[in-house]
Amino acid sequence: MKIKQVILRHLKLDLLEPFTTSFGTEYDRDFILVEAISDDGISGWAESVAMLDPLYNEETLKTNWHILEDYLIPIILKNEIKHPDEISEKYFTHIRGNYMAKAALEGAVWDLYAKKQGASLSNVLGGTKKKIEVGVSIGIKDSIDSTLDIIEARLGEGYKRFKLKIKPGWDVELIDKVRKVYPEIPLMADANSAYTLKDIDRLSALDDFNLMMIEQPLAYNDIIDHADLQSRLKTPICLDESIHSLEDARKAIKLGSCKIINIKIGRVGGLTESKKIHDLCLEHGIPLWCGGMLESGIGRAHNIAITSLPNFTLPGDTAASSLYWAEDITDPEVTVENGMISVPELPGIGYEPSMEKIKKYTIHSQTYHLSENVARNA
Ligand SMILES: O=C(O)CCC(=O)C1=CC=C[C@@H](O)[C@@H]1C(=O)O
Ligand SMILES: [Mg+2]
Repeated sequence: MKIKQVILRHLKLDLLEPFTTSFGTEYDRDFILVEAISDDGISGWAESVAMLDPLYNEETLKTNWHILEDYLIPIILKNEIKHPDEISEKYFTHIRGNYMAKAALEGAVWDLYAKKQGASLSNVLGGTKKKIEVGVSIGIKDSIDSTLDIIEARLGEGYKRFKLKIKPGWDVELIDKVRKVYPEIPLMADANSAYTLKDIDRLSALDDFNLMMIEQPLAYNDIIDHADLQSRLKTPICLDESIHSLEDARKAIKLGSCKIINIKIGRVGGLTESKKIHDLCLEHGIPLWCGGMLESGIGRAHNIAITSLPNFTLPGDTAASSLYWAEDITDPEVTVENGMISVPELPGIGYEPSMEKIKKYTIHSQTYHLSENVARNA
């Protein structure tokens, strides 16, 4: 597969509702949309999930643009790609970190590869499900009543699990009140690293609410203290920010740092690495689900495809586009029927980019061809 052109577009979408976590509030979403075009004119699409500011991890939209422009795109333009696996296994191995930048370009090539095979992205990844169960992620709100209202609305729409963002002071009372109203619903909490082992009493108090899991309670780069904490809690710990690779997952499983892993394609460097983590976790009885990064329909399409693999046994964050955006940039938008999404069977990601909407929300774009100086960089 020869890629003749890559187009990077900086898009900005306004969130319908501010999204607050323990580390900040997002009011809109700036992201890089990647289009990889083959020499026979087929386009593959993906998006970078890096945020404007280095709050979730160390990557940002600007660092991603630099790494894509100066390192990753020249490599892809210069080489004949026989299979997308080669990208993370051969072509990007000498570039350290920058997982979200790598995943954004690798994902576009995976979409292109699937289209050229005439197969869905789910199919070429080894997906087995025709429908996936999805949950919803609810940010920190101004009152517990607001949270209860959102849960009631999403329950009515059939969502299969409820993730509440927590932080010290917005945790035990919140979960207690939600459990009093909804004693049985599948409920989990995501702390985004807001606690330390000094908060053991507060975290132990969460242990009595029959939560599905507590996600990333401790430091974003820790697996040691998480192992200590997991040994003291009956509630499964789920790791998100701490897992950047197959190696991280192997070590976390070996140490007993978690009993569940949230896979985010961007955080682990792409679909090939996601598949490898999936297979390792299947082997060790560690269930997976697919986390969200406030993606547009393009990123959601990739999340749907990876979630169709068999060990994604827990509902993820891939809720309907209409919960996030006044309008999404794909046709159709991602819709959820009774908490389920049908896995597209069309070639590639199965959601058509809307060029009219992409143009409407594009702030800046740059097209990259193989030129003399690009070849030198690769
Ligand atoms: O996309 C969704 O609905 C989930 C959003 C979400 O929970 C997150 C988005 C971005 C970074 C984090 O704050 C957080 C997460 O930890 O998953
Ligand atoms: Mg998380």
